[in-house]
Amino acid sequence: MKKTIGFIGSGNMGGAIIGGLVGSALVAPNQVIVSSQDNESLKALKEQHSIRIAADNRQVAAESDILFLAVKPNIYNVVIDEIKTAIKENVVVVTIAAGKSLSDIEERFGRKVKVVRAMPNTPALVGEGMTGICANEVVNVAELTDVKNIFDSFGRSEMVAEYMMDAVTGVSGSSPALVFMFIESLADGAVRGGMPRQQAYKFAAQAVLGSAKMVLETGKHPGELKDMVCSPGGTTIEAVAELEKNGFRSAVISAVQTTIEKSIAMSKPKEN
Ligand SMILES: NC(=O)C1=CN([C@@H]2O[C@H](COP(=O)(O)OP(=O)(O)OC[C@H]3O[C@@H](n4cnc5c(N)ncnc54)[C@H](O)[C@@H]3O)[C@@H](O)[C@H]2O)C=CC1
Ligand SMILES: O=C(O)[C@@H]1CCC=N1
Repeated sequence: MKKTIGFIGSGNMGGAIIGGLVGSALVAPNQVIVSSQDNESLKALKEQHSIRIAADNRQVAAESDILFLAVKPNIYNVVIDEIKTAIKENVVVVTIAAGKSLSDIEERFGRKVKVVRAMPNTPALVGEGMTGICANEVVNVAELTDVKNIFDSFGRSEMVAEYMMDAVTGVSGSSPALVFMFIESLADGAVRGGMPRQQAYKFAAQAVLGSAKMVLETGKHPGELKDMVCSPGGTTIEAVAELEKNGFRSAVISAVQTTIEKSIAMSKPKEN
């Protein structure tokens, strides 16, 4: 891809996308330009990936063909106000913020800019991201393909209708935090059984990785895969019964529901 890819914001998600993108070799490091308020993270990204650091947000806006807004949702209005007179005529703006709609972004720019709304996740950093994507009607197929290729370069992505973006936030944007809690809990269980902690994280994480791959690669229902582990009268069914007693699935469904509700609440107009 010949385009310049800009990032405003170099935190957890901006940094993960930059790391994944440069690691994929879809673009050369000098095609990536970044600005942020955090000089330490900028310095670290430059050292690690040889990307370019801009003097300010307006320089990134002026040079980018595809411009990622990777700041917190409550900073969006300030940043858009700052850059709206600096962007290229045909720039594709990519918003990754929870609860920011395509129309929120268009309205703040004050004109029908090309906007792609995406909800990625931090596993982008290790090439295993999952991203839901939608776009407004002025983004053409070639532009959308370029943006999708960026997200595909560090994992998988799927086009979704915009109304599904809150559910995407729950099931993949936020869910790595829940999975990390699950891995931590599995490891705590193993530590309780006498295993050294670092070794326990390795066993727990590999079990989760392998289980996820089985879902993706066998196409089997997760319940069927669960049944394959549960020997009659064996160890696993004891753990299944314990989790059911403690409302495990209900707790997870409610947790995802709360992220969806929060994402919807964040979409309500607020001034800042
Ligand atoms: N962290 C995650 O797992 C995910 C985050 N997101 C979205 O990504 C966006 C960023 O989130 P995080 O990376 O987690 O936040 P973060 O707090 O780690 O990073 C925010 C970045 O914005 C920079 N910044 C703050 N004010 C600025 C300004 N005025 N101009 C330029 N840069 C400025 C900060 O220096 C920092 O580099 C949010 O909108 C969030 O909803 C989406 C999916 C997953
Ligand atoms: O917690 C958040 O608001 C962001 C969006 C999805 C993951 N992190």
